[in-house]
Amino acid sequence: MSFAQEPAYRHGQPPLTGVLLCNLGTPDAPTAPALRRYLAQFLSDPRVVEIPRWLWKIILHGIILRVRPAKSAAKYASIWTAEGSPLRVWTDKQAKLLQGYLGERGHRVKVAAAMRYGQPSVAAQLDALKAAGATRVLVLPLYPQYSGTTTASVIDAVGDWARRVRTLPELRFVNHYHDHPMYIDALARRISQYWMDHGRPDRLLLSFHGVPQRTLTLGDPYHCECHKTARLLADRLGLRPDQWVITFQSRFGKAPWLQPYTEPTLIELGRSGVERVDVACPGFVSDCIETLEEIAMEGRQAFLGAGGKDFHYIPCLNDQHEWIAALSALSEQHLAGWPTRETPDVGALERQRERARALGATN
Ligand SMILES: C=CC1=C(C)c2cc3[nH]c(cc4nc(cc5[nH]c(cc1n2)c(C)c5CCC(=O)O)C(CCC(=O)O)=C4C)c(C)c3C=C
Ligand SMILES: [Fe+2]
Ligand SMILES: [Fe+2]
Repeated sequence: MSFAQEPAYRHGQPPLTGVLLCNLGTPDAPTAPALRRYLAQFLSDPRVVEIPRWLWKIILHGIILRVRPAKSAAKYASIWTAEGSPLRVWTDKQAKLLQGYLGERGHRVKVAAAMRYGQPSVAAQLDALKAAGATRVLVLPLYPQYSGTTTASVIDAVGDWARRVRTLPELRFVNHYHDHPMYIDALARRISQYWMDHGRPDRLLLSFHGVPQRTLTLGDPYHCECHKTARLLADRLGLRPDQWVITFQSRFGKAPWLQPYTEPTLIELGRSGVERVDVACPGFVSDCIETLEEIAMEGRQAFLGAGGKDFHYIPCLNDQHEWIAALSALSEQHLAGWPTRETPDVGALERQRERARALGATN
């Protein structure tokens, strides 16, 4: 080993800590071949589709990967930007901002953005953090609500990488932050700000990504965490129960998913004479195909087509200051105990000494 790879605190600095922000992933281009590659990786993950492998291989390769890529590519084309897929653009921006926020607070960290499926992969970004000298890594999935289908799958990807690495960094994982006060505050501010500019709706619909109903009975906490986020957010906004509703979107396949479903609810609201609906998606921290196409385009059509008069989609947290501050605070809480600052908190040591004395310690 060269001396250059030794911990930097030999030279008076604490070790470099990596922070890996990880989101779901996205295709490299809005084309059928790129979608086929992305969906093949995504939908082959046994965390995502939990049916016998032999049967799923037949369905996936025999039907889904023949039909879905072209259809999904057309949807992606409708939201693609000059800089690329919105999910990737926002995630990269969040990583850059978080680097600045943590740096400002005196932390010696390197923040990287990874995609669970597609590029840049979790393995490539962990290799890059290690090559940069990180001896500790905090893995922060960009899913506030824990689900085996998403959060646990990120942890699997880190485990797959770890299996082929000799000298591992120390690893920590953030499981969830669905009720973190700064996350809830950031959401509340996003929505109340929107209402200051555009007026208020008759109903606020909070749409979360769905998962199969079966995962709930198998013990996945996702459904409960979505409900807790929604309840805390509605409380924070001062809404009465009849002013908001929670729904689940993006059903995939024929099995029942978490209910109520988003689109049928929008249709029901339109038919029942509700004039204005605003939709926010608190489980998505970055705008992506699920929010920009499925909600802001398809959801709008469904509501207006059913007789609704006014539909507003409230954007995700994206690069909002309060959200990046929440990510920074959350990282700091999980980095606690790992020296990541140049200056130790001498005041805290003194306070501990006083406490020890008060408890009867003799020195
Ligand atoms: C926010 C949390 C998410 C959960 C939980 C989740 C579960 C889940 N998703 C699928 C199938 C698909 N999801 C797709 C896109 C997609 N999903 C999430 C997040 C969660 N998924 C995001 C952020 C995105 C957007 C990606 C982007 O590029 O913008 C897609 C691909 C799009 C399409 O072809 O419709 C599929 C397919 C399952 C099966 C599942 C749980 C079992
Ligand atoms: Fe999904
Ligand atoms: Fe979808």
